[in-house]
Amino acid sequence: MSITQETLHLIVNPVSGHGKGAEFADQTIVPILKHLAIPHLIYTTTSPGDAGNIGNKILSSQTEEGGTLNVGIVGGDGTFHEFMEGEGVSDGQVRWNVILFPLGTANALYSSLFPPSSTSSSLQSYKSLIDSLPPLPHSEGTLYNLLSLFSFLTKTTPVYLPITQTTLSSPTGAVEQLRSHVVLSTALHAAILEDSERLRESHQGTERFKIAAQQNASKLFYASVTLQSQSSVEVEQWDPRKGDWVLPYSIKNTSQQSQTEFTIEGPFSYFLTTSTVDRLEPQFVISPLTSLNQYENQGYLYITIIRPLRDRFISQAEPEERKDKLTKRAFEVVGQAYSNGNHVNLTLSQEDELNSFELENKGKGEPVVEVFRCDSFEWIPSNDKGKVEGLESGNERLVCADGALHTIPQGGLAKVKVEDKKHGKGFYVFASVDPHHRGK
Ligand SMILES: Nc1ncnc2c1ncn2[C@@H]1O[C@H](COP(=O)(O)OP(=O)(O)OP(=O)(O)O)[C@@H](O)[C@H]1O
Repeated sequence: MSITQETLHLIVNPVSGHGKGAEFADQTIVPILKHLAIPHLIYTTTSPGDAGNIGNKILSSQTEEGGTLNVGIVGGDGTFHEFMEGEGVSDGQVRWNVILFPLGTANALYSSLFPPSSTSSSLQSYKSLIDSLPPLPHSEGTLYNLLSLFSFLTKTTPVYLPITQTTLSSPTGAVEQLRSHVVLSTALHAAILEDSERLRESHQGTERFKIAAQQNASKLFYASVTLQSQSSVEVEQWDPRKGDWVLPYSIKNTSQQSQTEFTIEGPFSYFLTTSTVDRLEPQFVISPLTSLNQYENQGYLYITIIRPLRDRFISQAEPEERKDKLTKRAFEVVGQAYSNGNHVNLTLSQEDELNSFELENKGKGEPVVEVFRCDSFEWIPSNDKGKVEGLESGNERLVCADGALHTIPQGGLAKVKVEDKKHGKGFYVFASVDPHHRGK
């Protein structure tokens, strides 16, 4: 078959998720493409990293220099990540129009673009298209997996996917460049990932994540963070009481701030940033304000922070009680991400005669979770760790980029930014008409 601009290149990972990618491509996707006479080619990944090689191959097959390539990813977030890491795939020469098929495990990007709660209404809007297709296994699960394809078939404008770029530096210069399309984290999130890998052999299933969370929830991570704005976007903080983005208001322990640079002193418990997703799993909405419809600018980094010493439940506790109290609080707060991201609405109690320090929902106090957006920041691990009696410190040099762990060199830092948007080039994904845009 000759390759044209219309050819849909399907990259199929046969082992992701429950290993059903190849079957799904054969039995569900291909019959639809054939029925609609859409030219397509199928590439099956044969090893870790192969999606990137396939991306290169597709790139070198393009007929028009600097054109648009249509690619379908049948797999999970890891498959997309490896595709994106292919030599040349990310360097902005072409525009990739991406159709996602969520055949992975977490499917963070897909479930952010198509929140499971809106499946029925999305399917309703594609009813006439679905009725025109060959007989499919019309279960809601199958149809849910086809929503990005339906978006492509109905010629919906795909949304730009801002990629996060991270540079790890030592005191003498840059040592490692990372690209992530889902998440970049440090502190608790990275520590859980590291420990859960260690526990993989001894503990099956999701049990190891729970154990790793228990092991790290009471740790403090010492660093300072400088939030910056390098392009036209401003550094802003979400105020759940106003339901709006405002100038940063909860950073108090720092000296002079300019409008374009704000320094946040740790210690931190939780620190996670994303430019694309509102959730890491279908129900774990950790960054509910993430919005993808940035028509004007290149996108934001949305940053979710917990600094436990802002919370008097922790800071005023007796040293011997602090560990248990911080663990309890961390689970209480982060657990609210499962309630449609309600953790960002929790506020610290202001006056508390009983000293119970219960959290309130959109109360008068400051939010316990600080949410910022900007276009770049630096995470600078502190060498001179302050000590808080009763609380251990974790490895503040550990960084997680889309699930892979990296270490900032001693004395170094991580510089994180949204990749520059090259006009009309880069990654565009077929999403629902209005993907998560709650945060305006
Ligand atoms: N033929 C293959 N054999 C073994 N591993 C493969 C093969 N093809 C791809 N892989 C590896 O499979 C891994 C898992 O894929 P992926 O991350 O898409 O699925 P997942 O982990 O189930 O889902 P998610 O990332 O959404 O949680 C990839 O990171 C890739 O390295």
